[in-house]
Amino acid sequence: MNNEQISARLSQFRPPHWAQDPVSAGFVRDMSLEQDSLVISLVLPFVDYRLEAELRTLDADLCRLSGARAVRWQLSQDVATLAQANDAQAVPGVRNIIAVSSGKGGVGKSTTAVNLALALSRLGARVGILDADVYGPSIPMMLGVSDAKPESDDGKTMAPVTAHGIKANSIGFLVGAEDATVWRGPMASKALAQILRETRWGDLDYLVVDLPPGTGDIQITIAQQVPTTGALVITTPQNVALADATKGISMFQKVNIPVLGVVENMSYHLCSQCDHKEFLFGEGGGQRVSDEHQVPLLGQLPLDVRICQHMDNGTPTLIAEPDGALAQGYLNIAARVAAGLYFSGKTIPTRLYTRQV
Ligand SMILES: Nc1ncnc2c1ncn2[C@@H]1O[C@H](COP(=O)(O)OP(=O)(O)OP(=O)(O)O)[C@@H](O)[C@H]1O
Repeated sequence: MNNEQISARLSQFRPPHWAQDPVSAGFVRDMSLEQDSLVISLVLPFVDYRLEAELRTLDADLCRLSGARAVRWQLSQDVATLAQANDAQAVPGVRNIIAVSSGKGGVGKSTTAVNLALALSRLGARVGILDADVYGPSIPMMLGVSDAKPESDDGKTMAPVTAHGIKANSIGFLVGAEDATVWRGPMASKALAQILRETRWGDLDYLVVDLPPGTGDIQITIAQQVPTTGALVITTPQNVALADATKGISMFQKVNIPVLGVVENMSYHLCSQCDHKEFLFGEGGGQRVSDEHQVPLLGQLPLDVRICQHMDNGTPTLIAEPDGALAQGYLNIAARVAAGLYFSGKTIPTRLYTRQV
């Protein structure tokens, strides 16, 4: 078997959301011939979607080059810890923190944050979500655990609530959704920092933080108090929302938090009768904002009444229709976020960074 030829063929493989091929990125751990199979093991430092199906497109070439009759792909992942963007103290056990923001309320930020967290979990990551939206903590309701309470057995730390396989904590669990909305400024951000640090998250690959909507002081304070790795901006295609999304991108850039990209929510409506795509709020806005600020457009999600119903029922789309087209949209975004975080970041030693004290 000629390893060089196989490596050369493998290094021509690069999914569009990867910045490097698997050989030069160092993902290939082993290649060997076992009986008449070529066994290739890859260890990925982020989670991905449909990777095996994409790799299978190489099988015929690899068989020809190696003389094997089949290729056996052994794929595993060990999510890398990436340097955070600020000097906030690390959260024990937590490798990476993704802040989800929107310049404007009601654009579907929490819906996207919850489905993104569930998509990352479905792709094999250990995931948590922190509801930092003090103005309207909706995550307990969206995860179907409104009545849950994080337990504390030592009076100092609390166990997060587990729902649909992810760990969650929210100001809404602790004070009730109505009471949280009267919190303002320093009081809210102080309480959040406390919740972040007093929750026993355990080992997490990704913690998704759902920020309050807007681009004011409270968002900046929270983003800086949290050891954020990167941020996402959720927008709708309306001009007002896009103008606010621009403000959101600038806000993160000012405090040196990398913007992983923009997600356009409620981009279009797909007619359930005839499959006609209707751009209710205009077309191409998210792309324009991305181009202007040179950040990726990570995906476009349709306006679909099922998304709303799933959230209201406490069984988000990723759970209610795990294999449907809507879930695939979120899974694609999750893969882009995970790869984007990795390729734009700097890997640091996990054991040192996340050690539990
Ligand atoms: N793509 C979508 N299709 C249909 N309904 C949606 C979609 N995205 C969100 N929604 C619905 O829109 C409403 C607002 O969504 P959500 O609470 O996620 O917005 P938000 O931006 O987090 O709002 P807030 O300003 O409260 O933080 C919810 O009822 C949600 O179910």
